[in-house]
Order: sequence, then C-alpha cells, then structure tokens
Amino acid sequence: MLFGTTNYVNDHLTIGGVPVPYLAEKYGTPLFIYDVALMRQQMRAFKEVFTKRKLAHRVIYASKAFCSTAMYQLLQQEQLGCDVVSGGELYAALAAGMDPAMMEFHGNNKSKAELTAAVTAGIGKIVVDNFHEIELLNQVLAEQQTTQEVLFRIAPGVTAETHDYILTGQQDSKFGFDVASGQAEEALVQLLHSPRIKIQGIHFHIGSQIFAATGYEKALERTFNLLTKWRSKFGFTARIVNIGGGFGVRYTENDNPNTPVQLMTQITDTFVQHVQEQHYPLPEIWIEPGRSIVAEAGTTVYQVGSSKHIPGIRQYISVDGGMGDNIRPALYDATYNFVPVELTNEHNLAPQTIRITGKYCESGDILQKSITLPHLAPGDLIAMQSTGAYGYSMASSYNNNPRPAVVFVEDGQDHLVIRRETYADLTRLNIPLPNETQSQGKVGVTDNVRI
Ligand SMILES: Cc1ncc(COP(=O)(O)O)c(C=O)c1O
Ligand SMILES: N[C@@H](CCCC[NH3+])C(=O)O
Repeated sequence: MLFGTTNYVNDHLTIGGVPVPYLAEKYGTPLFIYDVALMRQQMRAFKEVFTKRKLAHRVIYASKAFCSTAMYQLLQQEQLGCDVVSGGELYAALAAGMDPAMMEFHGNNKSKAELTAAVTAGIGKIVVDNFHEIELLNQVLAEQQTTQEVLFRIAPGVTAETHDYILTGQQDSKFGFDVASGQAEEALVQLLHSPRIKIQGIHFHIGSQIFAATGYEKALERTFNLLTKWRSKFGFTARIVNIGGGFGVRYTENDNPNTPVQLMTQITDTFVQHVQEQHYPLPEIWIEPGRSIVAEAGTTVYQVGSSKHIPGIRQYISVDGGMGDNIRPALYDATYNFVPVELTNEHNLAPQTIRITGKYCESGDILQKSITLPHLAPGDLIAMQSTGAYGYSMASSYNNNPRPAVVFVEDGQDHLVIRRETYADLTRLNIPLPNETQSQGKVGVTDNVRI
C-alpha cells in the first residue's frame, strides 16, 4: 500500500523523489514527511467534482487535521479556504497570510474574545453553533458596530458509521442546533431577528472517517426538507449549504473506501437531485475536508530501538516516538500500516509478528498491536503510513519528549516546515518560584537542536 509519490527506489523508500533515509539523517526521527504533490492532487480533485458540474462551490480545508504556515501557504496556492476552531488556529491562519474572507470559524464554545478577534479580522463566515453564541455574537457586533455573515450548524440526527468519538451529526451531540426538538428552527428565528447577523446558509458535519454516502444523503434529505419548509414559512433561502467534511481514507489494507472524490461525487449527485426535486434555488455547495486532504500524504518515520521477546506471548519492538506524536491508536484504537524504509538483506529473513510500541511511560503507548513485518533490528528505520491527519496536530510533549519535525517534499526537494521541538522549548513557559536560587546547567544536559 504505497500512496502518491511514495515508492521504493534502489531499495530505499522515497517520497516526493527524496529518499527517506536521507531525510531521517538530515532531520532526525521521529519525522513527519508530507507528500505535497498528493495533497495538491486531493485538493484539485475535490474542486473538479464541482467544476465539472458547473456548481458554485467552496472547498474549505479543516485546519485541525494539520496546520502550519506552509500548509496555509499551500492552501493559498491551490485557492482553498480554511476553517478554524480556535483563536489559535485563527491567529496562525492569518499570520500565514490566509485571506480572512476565505475562512470560517467553527466551535461549540467560542469565547467572546475569539468571536471579537474573528469579527475584527473580517472573517468570511462564523458558523453559529448554539444559542449562547448568538447572544455573544450579537454583543460583539453591537460593540464593533458592524455586521457579520454566518452559517448556522444543525445536528441533523444522523448516525454515521464511524468511531463514537468522532460522530457529530447524531441528535445526542454537543455540536449544532438539534433539528428534532425544534431548536434549529428556533435558532433560525433568532438569527433572522438579529439585524447585525446576515445569515447566508446552513451547515452540518456528521462525523469523520466515513466511507459510505448514506449518512450524507440522509442529512441532505433532512436539510432540504427543512430548507423548503423554512422558505415558505419564513421566506428564508439558504445561499450556501455546507455539508462538512469527514470523507474516509485508507489507513490499512482493510480500508477499502470509495476514494473521497468518488464519495463526494455521489453526495453531489444527491445534492443536485434534492435541489431539482424541491425546486430550491441552487445554493452553493461547500465542503470541509481535513483528513482526506492530508492523511495519506503523511508518513511518520521512526527509528527502532529496544525489543523484548516474551516466549509464547509476543515480540515487542519499541520506536523512538509513540503516543506523543500519534495519539490515535491509544485514543480510538486506530490501526495503521507500517513499511520498512530500506529493503536490505535482512528483508529476506523470516518475517516477524510484532507489537510496535512507543517510548512513552504508558502501557497503552502502542502504535500497532500486531503486525507482521520483515525482521527489524535496532537502528532500522520504519515508516508508519497515512499519519498526515490528526497526528502532528494532536501531538503532545508528554514525558517532555519534544514534538517531531515536519518536512514537506515535492519534486526532489525537501523543506523543513516545522522544526523539531527542543528541550529549551519544553521549559520556555516555566516560571521559577520567587526567592529560589535556580540551579542552572548542573546536570549538564545539552539541548537537542540538530538543525
Ligand atoms: C465542523 C467540521 N468540519 C470539518 C471537519 C473535518 O473532518 P475530516 O477531517 O474528517 O474531513 C471536522 C472534523 O471532524 C469538523 O468538526
Ligand atoms: N481527531 C479525530 C477526528 C476529529 C475530527 C474533529 N471533529 C481523528 O483523529 O480521527
């Protein structure tokens, strides 16, 4: 299972035309490597689904999947918008030069300060999530003496097939206005009566890592039924229907989804069908893919360290990263595929069934419960595939392990886009107690800056 530009050249795993052993040597491990051509390909493919059908659309990348200055630059090159879900993401996107008009602000508990920052920045749309937010936003707009375009998020009451923790469109959800109990309609009434709020359309997001179109189709049916009702009841016409993200990707050979683009094509057909059947003025279709743009483009390279054989039980192999750079296996029981970085002679040794664990002080720090791979020895490099989404973005410096570096590769060139955290970075927020003499450098630990 090799994605995009990843392949073996002279027995070395190569991404974007750059040999992975060279990258590991240059930047150290663990290392996130992103195949930029594959990210561009995904971005363009989504847009093409709509341009082929001549549908007004917007592809909005969900920053939470992975964001960095370089990622925001790439979005600008490919003319995508982005969503942000915090003041921090807003800050980072603006600092990287994103056009605020191409941005949306999401979240179930946006603070007044965050809303003020978004409005002041001239953000394109705020996706209003709850009644408290309507109140806060009205206050902010009155203080700023301005108006704001919004979408409002409904919980359509659809349960998609995915992990419970990443379901969002069911009735019992913390996100959005519940349709079934009438909250969505009440929210629309409040928004229509808020003179500074300019309501442009509706939003739903049913969850993440979804392979089947069924959930989206049900949600679209409910949405268009509501929209048609609200059109005759309130004279409200949605100019935009945003169907969120959530399109599933391949983590292992067992995932055999439609490609995100095939899924999108099917959903778009349903969208058009509802518009036609209900004689609804054709709204713009907006989508918010995160994972499907970056997941398969990302590879994490680790170096193998210790191993432990428990006769009759299992073989453990530990690598130099783990739950700090990828919490998904521990959090969601997510499974991944691993491939060797170098197809050396040892490759021909009998394959081993191993458990791959990280270096964190937790028994649950398991990257892969059981996998059969060519024999691995200390010092070998190993690549974990499809780690581009919710890997680095959910990374922590638990156990004071520095977060890895991130490198973009394309056309034989490598660009460091996030440097490895240093030991000094890890303590830079610490403030000593007053009147204590700081012991400095006693233990003689040097910083780990390599570059
Ligand atoms: C509102 C919203 N939009 C988009 C996304 C992106 O989802 P995904 O990365 O699965 O495409 C999420 C995350 O689930 C989300 O909450
Ligand atoms: N972090 C999740 C997805 C959450 C989506 C955000 N609403 C994952 O790794 O699968």
